Amino acid sequence: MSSPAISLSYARGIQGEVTLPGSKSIANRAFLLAALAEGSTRLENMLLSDDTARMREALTALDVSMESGDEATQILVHGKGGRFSTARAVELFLGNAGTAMRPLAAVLAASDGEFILTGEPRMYERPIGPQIEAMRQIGADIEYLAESGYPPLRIRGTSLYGGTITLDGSLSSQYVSAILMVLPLLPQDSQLQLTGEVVSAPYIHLTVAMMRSFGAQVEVVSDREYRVKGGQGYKSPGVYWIEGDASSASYFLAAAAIAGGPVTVHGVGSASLQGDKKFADVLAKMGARVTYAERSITVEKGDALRGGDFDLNAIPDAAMTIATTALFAKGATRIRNVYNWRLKETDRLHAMATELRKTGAEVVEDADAITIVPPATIHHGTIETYDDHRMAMCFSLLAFAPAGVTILDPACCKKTFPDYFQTFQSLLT
Ligand SMILES: O=C(O)C1=C[C@@H](OP(=O)(O)O)[C@@H](O)[C@H](O)C1
Ligand SMILES: C=C(OP(=O)(O)O)C(=O)O
Repeated sequence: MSSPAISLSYARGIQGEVTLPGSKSIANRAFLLAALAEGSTRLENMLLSDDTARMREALTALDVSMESGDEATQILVHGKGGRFSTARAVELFLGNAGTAMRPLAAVLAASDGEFILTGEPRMYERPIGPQIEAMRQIGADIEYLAESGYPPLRIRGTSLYGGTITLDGSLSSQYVSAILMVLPLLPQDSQLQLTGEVVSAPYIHLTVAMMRSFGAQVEVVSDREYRVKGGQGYKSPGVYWIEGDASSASYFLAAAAIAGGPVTVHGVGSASLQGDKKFADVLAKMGARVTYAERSITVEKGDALRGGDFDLNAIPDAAMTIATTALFAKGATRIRNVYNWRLKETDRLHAMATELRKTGAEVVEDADAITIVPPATIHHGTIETYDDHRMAMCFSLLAFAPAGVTILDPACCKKTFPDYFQTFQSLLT
């Protein structure tokens, strides 16, 4: 069922400070690595959202014990000290969380038991074939329960042998991250070789950094070759702090660039592991004034915003925010090399083009790119969100257009940021 629409009327400015909710990407990796580790880990600044709830429920069903601390965002995870093991078949519903489906498919293939991985209908349209093909090279027993190459999956856990794995990294970096995370659990050494143009590369670097924080060594031979020793397992770091979500930061930073600011986001900065911190560099190229500190970023309006031609393959999530920011810039903006937008919560290239046109913008949708020519005056639009949190959050920037905006089903942002609209509206002036 969809939530009531929200209408944002014209706001002249935005100003203030935002403490960001935890990063979805880091939170779900931290949950999984803590669950596999030897010892207990206190996760701090945990994101409480749909995607992390799906991972937490799955781990609980796998007999991982967890307790919330004094604050709901503190969770103590008692690690299993190795692979999961269940006597009965376990069915796990993973919603539309790519960061749960892909890593769990990898780790469960090396666990002991039988597992059925299900999700929302859209999850069954998001490919996982390249990951499964790669895992079959080392002995994984994984069956597609509906269409070949897509979830739902039946996994019969077994001892994977390690060795050389070849993986096509051109559709999703999540396949690479998922396979990397299972390798320290295998008895033998492994070598992962990537083929195709590797997309969303910073998420792979994030995975490697987090594996190291949980005590596993990974040798990065090149951007296409990784070596991992077998039999290492993971060790708890004791406490692990989850950075603020850099993709969630993008909406506030773009708003400041459009409407004045200054806005400071706390929880992400120059020291962050997340690639999406570089979103602010794109805003700077468009004319905004950006200041980085180690754990915060401040943006304010600089020169009038101007469009540009950007390859945003490395930051596909924050890239969506550039598409709506482009409506406020002078000249055209082209966002390139984002083919895999089509494989996410919705076909984002098509959804974005369709909804941007409602504002009067001239939009060209290519196979892997979008070009946006802003209208002289941005029209009011009633924006469909396609059950895609980022569609809802991106289009909130139209609060700075004189006619405002109406956003349908805004609650879909609970996938990663349940109180986004309250936070956003509290900063408007
Ligand atoms: O590994 C991750 O945490 C993610 C990787 C990216 O996906 P792709 O690698 O499929 O682009 C990103 O879009 C997603 O939101 C989170
Ligand atoms: C692509 C996204 O999600 P997922 O982790 O499900 O791939 C996203 O959050 O923009």
